[in-house]
Amino acid sequence: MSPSHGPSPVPAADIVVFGGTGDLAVRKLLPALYLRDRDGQLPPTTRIVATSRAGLDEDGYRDKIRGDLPAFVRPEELDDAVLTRFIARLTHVSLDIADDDSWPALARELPDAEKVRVFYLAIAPSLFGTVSEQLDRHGMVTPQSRLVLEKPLGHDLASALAINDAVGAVFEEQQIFRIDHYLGKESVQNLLVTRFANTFLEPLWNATSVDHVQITAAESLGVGSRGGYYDGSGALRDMVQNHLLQLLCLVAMEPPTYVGRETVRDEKLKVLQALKPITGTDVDDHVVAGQYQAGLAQGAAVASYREDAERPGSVTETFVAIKAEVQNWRWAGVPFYLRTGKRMEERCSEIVIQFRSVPHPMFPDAEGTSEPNRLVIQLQPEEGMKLHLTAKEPGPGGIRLRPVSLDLNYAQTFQKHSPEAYERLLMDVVRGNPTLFMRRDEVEAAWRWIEPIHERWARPEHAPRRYPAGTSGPFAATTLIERDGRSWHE
Ligand SMILES: NC(=O)C1=CN([C@@H]2O[C@H](COP(=O)(O)OP(=O)(O)OC[C@H]3O[C@@H](n4cnc5c(N)ncnc54)[C@H](OP(=O)(O)O)[C@@H]3O)[C@@H](O)[C@H]2O)C=CC1
Ligand SMILES: O=C1O[C@H](COP(=O)(O)O)[C@@H](O)[C@H](O)[C@H]1O
Repeated sequence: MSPSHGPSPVPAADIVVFGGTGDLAVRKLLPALYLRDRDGQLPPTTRIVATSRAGLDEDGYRDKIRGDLPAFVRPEELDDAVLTRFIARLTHVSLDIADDDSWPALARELPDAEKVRVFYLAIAPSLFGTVSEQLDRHGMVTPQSRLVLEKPLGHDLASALAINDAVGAVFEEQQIFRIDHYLGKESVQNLLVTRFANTFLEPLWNATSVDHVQITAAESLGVGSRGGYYDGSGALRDMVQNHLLQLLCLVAMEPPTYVGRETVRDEKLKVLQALKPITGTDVDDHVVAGQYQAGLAQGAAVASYREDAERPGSVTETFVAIKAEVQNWRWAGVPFYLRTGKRMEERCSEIVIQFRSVPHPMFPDAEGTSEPNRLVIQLQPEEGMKLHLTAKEPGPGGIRLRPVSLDLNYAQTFQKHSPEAYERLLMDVVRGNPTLFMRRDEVEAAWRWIEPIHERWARPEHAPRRYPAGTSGPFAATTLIERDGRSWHE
């Protein structure tokens, strides 16, 4: 496929949301679709068919969403006329995925076989295979159909393979869209633009100039009401296997011939395949697991993970720090430090490219020191980019070296809010553009790398290290990086 020029228009579609009454649909998917409608991106004949076992009729579901949706968009984004137009697109089919008899009602809602069909599975991954089979059995899969799979895609390599086989038996790979919502974040896409639409970074983007890379996704919240899911998952599966490894891939990948649907995914796969396996006792040296204890978060007392999740003896990790290595020419010897955790002192997601120190002190008589340059790509809570430099403090006396930064704040520079990740990703699904979605081989490669860490942690003596809520994680994570003579960017 050759490079295209500008995004293609969004065609009319029937968007079927399995799990249409669930948290994800109500909090993220429907608000994202509403916002796209508000911007005029949904053609008049686009319809949204929600399914769940709740015995709701069309009016009941419309009333529910009319009541729920305003809480999940900004007040200034609410427009009564648009909301009325959007609500009129909705319908609900009561459907028990396991019950063969309830499927014909869904088929009746999809009379136009030529229209784009999106089947969005906002349900547990254990149901993905059954849904695909039933859609096939009831004749709903057309060449214009796309299947969207939410994470987690399984809980290990074997279950991911089984899911991929089951959905792959019905849908072509190009029809399957595996969501990683981090890829829909504006600042993540801007990472690609910064790397590949500018010339100044590429000559420096390698082991000759880069000392190390840090990727952090810290959350101030705990597990909330998701303890049931989270306790079987943990931070390694929930955040590292997908979001953090995807960010690592975007930082480390080679420039593709152009940024296109398969070219980027081909390059990301090569990075995943070049990750040095962390196995056996190396896991103890390269990976730190933590679990939050009761503590103070933003000044308020908060419970421990075990209390939040109602799992008194749980050894599930809510924090992970990893020292990873990409074994290729570009990155040989450059550590990639990854870190994610819940109930950390603040919400902050960022990528830090730490460049090497100057090779020789050029200002022996100066006050202050020359700090190594650092590029910080901020994903959350603010989106932006900072380039840290050393500058001369103005003054007639001797030379004073001072750290300064060149700041780009997206909201201020572009005078507008970035769209939510799901807005972008949902429109890409309808357009049929898979560039920002994970391909089967990527997901499987990521599980292959993660699995030996879980194997090591399966030993009875393994337990995550405790850290008080509202802190930066267990002390061992600090040691992990400090023993290399480096420190976490705070
Ligand atoms: N919530 C989030 O922020 C995120 C969620 N995800 C993933 O998305 C998926 C959904 O999550 P979430 O919305 O939080 O889950 P919820 O439990 O809130 O919702 C699940 C939905 O699935 C429906 N459902 C469950 N079982 C069946 C069935 N047998 N037949 C038909 N419908 C069924 C439920 O309706 P009913 O019970 O009435 O049938 C409900 O609408 C999960 O895999 C989750 O891991 C991924 C990223 C973020
Ligand atoms: O996928 C997930 O991501 C969220 C964090 O997303 P963010 O966009 O707020 O950074 C995390 O809370 C959740 O546990 C995980 O499943």
